[in-house]
Amino acid sequence: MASASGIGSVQGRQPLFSFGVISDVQYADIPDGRSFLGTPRYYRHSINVLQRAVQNWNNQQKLKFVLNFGDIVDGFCPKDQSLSSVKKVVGEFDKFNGLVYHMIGNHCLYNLPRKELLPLLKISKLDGGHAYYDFSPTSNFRFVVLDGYDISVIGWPQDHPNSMEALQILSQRNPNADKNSPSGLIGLERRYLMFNGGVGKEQLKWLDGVLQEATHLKQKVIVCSHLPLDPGATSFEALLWNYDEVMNLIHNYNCVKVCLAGHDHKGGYTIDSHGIHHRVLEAALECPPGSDAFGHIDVYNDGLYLIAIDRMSSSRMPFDSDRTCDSEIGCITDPLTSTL
Ligand SMILES: Nc1ccn([C@@H]2O[C@H](COP(=O)(O)OP(=O)(O)OC[C@H](O)CO)[C@@H](O)[C@H]2O)c(=O)n1
Repeated sequence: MASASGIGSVQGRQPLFSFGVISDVQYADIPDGRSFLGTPRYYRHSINVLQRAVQNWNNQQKLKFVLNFGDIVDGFCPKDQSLSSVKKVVGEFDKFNGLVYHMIGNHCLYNLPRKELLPLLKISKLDGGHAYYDFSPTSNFRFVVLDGYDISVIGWPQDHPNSMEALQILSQRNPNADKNSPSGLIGLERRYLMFNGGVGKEQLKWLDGVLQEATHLKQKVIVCSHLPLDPGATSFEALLWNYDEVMNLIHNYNCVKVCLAGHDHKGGYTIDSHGIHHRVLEAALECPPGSDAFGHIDVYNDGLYLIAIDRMSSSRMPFDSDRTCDSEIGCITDPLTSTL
C-alpha cells in the first residue's frame, strides 16, 4: 500500500533524531522466579539485557537520548541491597553516551522512597518530590513524562496528602483486603490496585499548560508514562487509575501524537479514537537468558518508527493516520516488510 504520510518509505530517509527505549528491567540479585500469575521472571539476567541495550545504542552513534520506562529494580530485591541495586542499574544506564531520562515505577518505589530515589534518577526537583517533567530535544518536538504514582500509597510518607488520597480511592474502589488483588472487580474497575496510581490535580494543571504551550509552538508531543493510558493497549489491571481524565485532557489538543508506556510486561498497541498511538513496551525482565527486549525510535516529521530487538516488537506509528492498527501487535500485515 502506498504511504500517504511518507513514513512507509523510511528507507533512505534520515530521521530528525532517534532515541533508545527500554522498560521494566526489574533487576535483583536473586534466583529466577515468576510473576503473581506465573510468568517467568529472570531477575539476574535483566541487567544483561540492559547492558546489551546500552552497547547497541552506543554502537549506533546516532541516538540523542534514552528513555527508561521505569521499574529498574524488583520489589523482591533484599531491602539491604535496594540502594546498591538501584545505583548498579543507574550505573549501567550511565554508560550510554548521552542523556538518559528515567521514569519511576511501582517496583522502584518498593525499594526506595521518592526522596531517595529521585536524586539517583536525576529527576529531583525542588517542588515536593514530583517526578513529572518535559523536555524538547528539538524545537518541533516535546516529550512529556508523567508521574503515574503521584497519587499512590507507594513512595510517599504514609501521612502525605497524596498517599491519603490514594488510600481513599483504593478503599472506595477495591473492597478486597489485599489491595493488589483485582478479585471481584469488573472490567475497567480492575485497575484500582495498589501497584497502580493516578495523576493528581496539580500535575493535570501542569500538563494542560505544557500542551497549551506546545500547541502555541506548533510542537508535536510524545507522552511517556510508566502506566499505560489506553485500555486497548494493556490489560485493565495495568492502567493508570485516572487514564480517562488524562486522555480527555490530551484529546482537547491536537499536538499529542504518541503515548508510550511500560508496566504491562507483555506489551501492547492500539490507536485511539483521536488517532493517537499507544505503545506499551515489552519488559526486559521477562527475557530468558540470551534474549533481549529493547529498541530505538526514529523520529520523522510524519511519524515514529520503533525498531526493536528480539522480544520487543517493532512498530510504525504514522501521525494523523486513519489506519486502525499499525504495529506488529494485532496487525494483519508485517509493518517491517510492507509499506504503509
Ligand atoms: N493479581 C495480583 C497481581 C499482583 N499482586 C502483587 O502485587 C505486587 C506487584 O505485582 P507485579 O506483577 O510484581 O507488578 P509489576 O509492576 O511487575 O507488573 C505489573 C502488572 O503485571 C500489570 O499487569 C506483587 O507483590 C504481586 O505479588 C497481587 O497480589 N495480585
